[in-house]
Parts: sequence; structure tokens; C-alpha cells
Amino acid sequence: MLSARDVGLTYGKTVALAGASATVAEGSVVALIGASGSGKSSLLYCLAGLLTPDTGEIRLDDVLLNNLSEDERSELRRKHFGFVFQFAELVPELTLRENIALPLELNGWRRADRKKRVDDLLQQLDIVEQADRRPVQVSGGQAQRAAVARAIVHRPRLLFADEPTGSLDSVNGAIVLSAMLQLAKENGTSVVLVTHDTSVAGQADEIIEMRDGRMVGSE
Ligand SMILES: Nc1ncnc2c1ncn2[C@@H]1O[C@H](COP(=O)(O)OP(=O)(O)OP(=O)(O)O)[C@@H](O)[C@H]1O
Repeated sequence: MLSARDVGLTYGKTVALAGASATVAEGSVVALIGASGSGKSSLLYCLAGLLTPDTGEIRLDDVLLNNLSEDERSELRRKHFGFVFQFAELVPELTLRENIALPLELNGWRRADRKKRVDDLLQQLDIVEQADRRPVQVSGGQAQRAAVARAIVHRPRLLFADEPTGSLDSVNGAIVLSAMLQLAKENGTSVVLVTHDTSVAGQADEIIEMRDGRMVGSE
């Protein structure tokens, strides 16, 4: 469904990706692992249409992402992609409930449908009591669970997660990860996950190990 072929990306003199390829099948969980600086996040951002590679192709079904305009790419992300980053990156002025509802507002969901969907997720992620607090008024694990809810609330086809458990202790990390993977499965969402943690990677359907900007084994 989503694929990168022979992707190259440089930042000035730094080669971040040197012919990286990857395929994400419908409904599967793919973990990107590898040493610091090996290009994991760069590949994730290229796959997600947040960065445009210098060379190579990114395709979603038959659509070549490289050829889309910035507006077309952001519409694709808004409708079909969800994102979880290491630090929840919620909007600080909004409550957890309001943060989670944001993608639904942007996608034009009706108020009653928004409320039902957000209430369901608050319950599934066990943050009902914190729903009307702002991010600074909840724990890191609760904020990250809200970030997972926000990433998946509009039932995206793809969820991109960059070290989603990296800022949490192991107990909270495990809770966030299992919630994320379970929700993804229920929604038929594929997941692309960058992680340093082998126990996290172990829960993926497929592991892609990066070294020097490409997949290990493809040199
Ligand atoms: N915005 C940027 N400007 C300049 N160089 C960058 C930028 N982003 C990444 N790089 C460089 O590109 C290379 C690949 O970075 P990338 O973040 O993809 O690696 P990573 O495997 O995700 O690393 P980490 O595990 O440390 O996050 C690194 O050498 C990095 O320093």
C-alpha cells in the first residue's frame, strides 16, 4: 500500500538516506530500528509526506507522493494519516478532549459524531477523568495516551509514530504501545514506528533495520 523505493535525502553535506526502500502492507505494523543517525526518522518523514526526498519514489497505492503539491500532501495527511511523536505535542491551551477532537473538526465531522467518537476513545485509553484538563495538568503517560487518541481519532489509514514511548517509563510505555497497536488493529490502520526499544520492535509484524541511510541487507 505505502512504499519507498530507493529514497535519497541529504541535509547539506549530511546524507540521511542513501537509497532506502521499504513497504508497508495494509493493516501491518512496521518497526524501523537502527543506530542513532541511521536515517529512521528521515525515512518515516519521507513516507509520511512531511519531507520530500531528493531522489527515489514514495507511493501510496498508485499515487506518487513526490508529485503532489504541498496542499495536496497536507490534505492527504489530514484525512488519512495520524502522527504520534516522542513528546505528546498536544496544543497546550486546549483540554485533552479538545486536542483529541481537533482532527475531526478539521475533517468536518458533525458535533454529535465528534463527541461520541472522542468519548469512546477517552474511555478506551482510560483518561476520562483527565478529559477536561490541559496537557500540563496530566501525567506524561496520560498526555501520551491523549496523543495516541488524537492520532487515531479520524480512523487514518496510516499511523506514523516516532519514538512514541521514548519519553515514558517502561510501565507507561507498555500501556501506550499496547493501546496504540490495539486501536490501530481495530481501525484497520497500518503503523510505521521508529524505536530504539527492542521490546517495542518485537511487537511489530515486520522489522526494518537501518544503517547509514538504507536497510541493512540492501547494501
Ligand atoms: N534537519 C536536519 N538538518 C541537518 N541534518 C539533519 C537534520 N535531520 C537529520 N539530520 C541528519 O541526518 C542523519 C539521519 O538523521 P535521522 O534523524 O533520520 O536518524 P535517526 O536514525 O532517526 O536518529 P535518532 O535515532 O538519533 O533519532 C543524521 O546524521 C542527522 O544528524
